Amino acid sequence: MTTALLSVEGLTRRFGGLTAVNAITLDLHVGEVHAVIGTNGAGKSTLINMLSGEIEASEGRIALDGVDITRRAQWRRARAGVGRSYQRTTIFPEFSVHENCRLAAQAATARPWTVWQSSGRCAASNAAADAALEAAGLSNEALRIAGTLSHGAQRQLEVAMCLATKPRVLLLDEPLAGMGAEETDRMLTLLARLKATHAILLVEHDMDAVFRVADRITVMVNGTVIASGNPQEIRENPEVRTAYLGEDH
Ligand SMILES: Nc1ncnc2c1ncn2[C@@H]1O[C@H](COP(=O)(O)OP(=O)(O)OP(=O)(O)O)[C@@H](O)[C@H]1O
Repeated sequence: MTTALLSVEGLTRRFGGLTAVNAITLDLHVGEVHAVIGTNGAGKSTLINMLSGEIEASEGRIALDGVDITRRAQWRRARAGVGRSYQRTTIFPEFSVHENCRLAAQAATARPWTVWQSSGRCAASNAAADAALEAAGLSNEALRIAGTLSHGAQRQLEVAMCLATKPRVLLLDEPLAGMGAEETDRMLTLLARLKATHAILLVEHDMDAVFRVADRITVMVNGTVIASGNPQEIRENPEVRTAYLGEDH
């Protein structure tokens, strides 16, 4: 087993009297898709928001490459290699596919814009956008206006925008939401390819897809992890079957 790239220990988040995430411990490794599943309100988005730095943890520790990043601001984590996508599409629909990626790349650099240089000529951001589109399989759509892409391709573009920031960790919040079978297949192929060079956390409701693509699955119920293991172990876990998969075993 490789050393974990992102390591989470006892991570907890309280909202007033509600413990949305309760002492979660998990590791993300390059080469693995680690899916987090759970019913609505289980705490999956809160977990991702703490990892990306959008909200603060109440307790616990997050380490990237062994370095404690628990109290680091979101932009500093992003620069250190923690990238994320959102449940809702966050693209600029009136800009081209390439422009969306270039803007994402620029936002992640130390000096996104300089007053004397057109941002469009920022060579590094253009190169990052090209590479991200290539990795996400969208090179042929580079000049298309983003809002005219199919829903599935827009979700692919979001992953590309995330890749343009050159992350090592990908935190993906329901990237398959609203997708048809063909679009889902395409996204799963993409994730399977990206995991060779990234550590991926996948929050997803589509169970068929999760069991197809995940190397490890963590199951949350009411903020707490009730099981973690490979897909086979999770499928056979009686507590998971009762609490989550809806079977009375
Ligand atoms: N900002 C907030 N203030 C108060 N409570 C919150 C806040 N954000 C989330 N919660 C609560 O924390 C719990 C976990 O919510 P969260 O959105 O993380 O669940 P989830 O597993 O992502 O759900 P879903 O699958 O529906 O997206 C829920 O009870 C939710 O109402």
